[in-house]
Amino acid sequence: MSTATGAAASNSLSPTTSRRSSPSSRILTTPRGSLSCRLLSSSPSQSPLGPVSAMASPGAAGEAASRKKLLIFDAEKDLAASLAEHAAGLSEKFAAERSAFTVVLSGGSLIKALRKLAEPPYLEAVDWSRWHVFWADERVVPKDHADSNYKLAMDEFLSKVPVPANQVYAMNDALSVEGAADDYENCLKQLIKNGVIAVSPVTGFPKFDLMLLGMGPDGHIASLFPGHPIVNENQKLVTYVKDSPKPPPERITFTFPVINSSAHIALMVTGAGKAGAVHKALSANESSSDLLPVEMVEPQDGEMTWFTDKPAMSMLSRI
Ligand SMILES: O=C(O)[C@H](O)[C@@H](O)[C@H](O)[C@H](O)COP(=O)(O)O
Repeated sequence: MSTATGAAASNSLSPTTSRRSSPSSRILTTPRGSLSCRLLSSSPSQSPLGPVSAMASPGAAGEAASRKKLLIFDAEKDLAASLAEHAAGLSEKFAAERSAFTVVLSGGSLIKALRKLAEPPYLEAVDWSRWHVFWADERVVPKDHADSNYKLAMDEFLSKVPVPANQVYAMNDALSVEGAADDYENCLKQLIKNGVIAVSPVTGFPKFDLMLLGMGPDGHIASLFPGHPIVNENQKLVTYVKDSPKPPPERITFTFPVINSSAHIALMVTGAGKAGAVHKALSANESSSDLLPVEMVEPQDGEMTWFTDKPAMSMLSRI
């Protein structure tokens, strides 16, 4: 994996890695393939950078496992450090490859977990001028409203890093929910034409470089809630709900074809409140007829990493 700094790169794969007490690593079999799984100690001397990089190498688990990885952290600060390294490495890779790095944010605790990107060494090392920032979902409220995902991200992250203001693509909060979804979809289409957003040759949908998602206790991701018909939307890029089970009720959201066309999906799931949904998503005695939204996250042209903790994994006996 590319990294933002030379120091981080040499740390991640240097012989010092093998001197650490080695985190356990295994393959989990899930209803829809395998997951590379690694338990990461929160010991201060044990950076998660090494294990994350090591997992980037294809192994005996084959293609399914190389597309999905599961990281389990003891401490939130280690998860945040690993998430920052992951994002910074991808930023460097995509800025070099295509002169742009398209990053999709969500709401919730994910935003706080991004805080280390606004600290040294990333604050200086990341080429923020290449970042283009989007939202996987947004509550249809004014941008300065306490419920706004834009406000959360601005207050906690974006105001602390020098992403150019005209490369932060917020929902138009002057429109109705239908209008805001159409407007955001048109914004994406324009940026595809400009070459800022890539297109997946596999799916024909926009291919964001990094899709950062959280998950609710009910297994929802973005504003795609269990049992809601929009989880089956397969034409539009952006759709809306007016009856979200979690307030506020009006939201716009990326659709599954967009989410699943991402080059990299980072799914952050922490806390005991998520254990039931995680168990359903990752345990093997599963029927495919009533999938939770989180189970419908299936990268078609990229890879996915779960950033989790032990409480979230606590109902899985085989970890
Ligand atoms: O729009 C929303 O209601 C939230 O953004 C929501 O989708 C959130 O991302 C998840 O519930 C995970 O949140 P936590 O990580 O804070 O639990």
